[in-house]
Amino acid sequence: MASDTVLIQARGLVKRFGDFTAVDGIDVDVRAGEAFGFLGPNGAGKSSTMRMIGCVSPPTGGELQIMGMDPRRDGPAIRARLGVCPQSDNLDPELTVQENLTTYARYFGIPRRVARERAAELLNFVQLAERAGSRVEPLSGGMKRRVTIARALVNEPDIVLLDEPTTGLDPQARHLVWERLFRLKQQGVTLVLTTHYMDEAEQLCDRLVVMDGGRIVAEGAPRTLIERYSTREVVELRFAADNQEDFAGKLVGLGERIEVLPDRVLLYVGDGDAAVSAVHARALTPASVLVRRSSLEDVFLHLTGRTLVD
Ligand SMILES: Nc1ncnc2c1ncn2[C@@H]1O[C@H](COP(=O)(O)OP(=O)(O)OP(=O)(O)O)[C@@H](O)[C@H]1O
Repeated sequence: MASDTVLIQARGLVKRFGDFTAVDGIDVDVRAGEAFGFLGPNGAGKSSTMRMIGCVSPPTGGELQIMGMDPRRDGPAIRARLGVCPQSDNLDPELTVQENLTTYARYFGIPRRVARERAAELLNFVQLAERAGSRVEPLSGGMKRRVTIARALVNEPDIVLLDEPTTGLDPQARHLVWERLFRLKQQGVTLVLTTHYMDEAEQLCDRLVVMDGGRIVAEGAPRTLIERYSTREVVELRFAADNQEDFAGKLVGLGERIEVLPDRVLLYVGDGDAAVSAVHARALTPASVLVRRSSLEDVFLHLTGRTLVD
């Protein structure tokens, strides 16, 4: 359960690389016990933000406080209380699964016996107990990701940072990782994650920010954002033609908003079935019709004019 205690506070946070501004003055509050998401397309500045929070990349400007400490001054003390799951797995391929955890535990000064016990518990938690003695190298991508998550928990962190925890995994592996993250959240661990999977963000995150071009373009609970920036339902229409734009013109007046994508037209409405009847009443014959609930993808499209999935 989220409390009012703010664990991460950023004000006007900036990250520049030379002349290029990757993070352009963002304000963020992450509260204890919540799952907080940074959402956005590639290059939005999510990883750069995470790396500043993880105290591996110093802010260029603005204020950042983590558990009341300043990353510029208190990096080691902050890192001791963080668990980090970076975008690409950086496990030691030469070591076994268990050794990856126990070796990592040594950086935190955790006694050997405690480290072994904890490694066993955590491998159980990520459902890899039977692979404890295997070398990391032959494991599947999903298994490696779960080992990385287990390793991030070895120091019993107050905050776990996960940069794209499910990117590159097949749907089943993704589901397994996501399900474990739900468990962690239920245990009261504060999760901060980046993703461009809108469905996952919608289910897991208590609150999130949508980033684009280094800025925050919206902030709130997933449902609130959807209610604020979209309609209840969306009708997706595909027309058998190269140019969907021609058809979009014929839909004017049928919805609150129309978005034209290269391969389909989205009609934003309160009642999808009624809108489909109205489309047919105009003697339009789309090749396919899909009625669905609005999602964060629609919020993103509305705010940025672009889809999130490349
Ligand atoms: N070390 C660096 N030097 C120069 N430019 C960088 C560096 N790191 C990131 N950038 C640039 O900053 C921008 C934001 O990158 P960042 O990795 O934070 O985005 P992101 O939202 O995490 O996207 P992705 O999902 O691709 O990681 C990008 O244009 C990237 O090329």
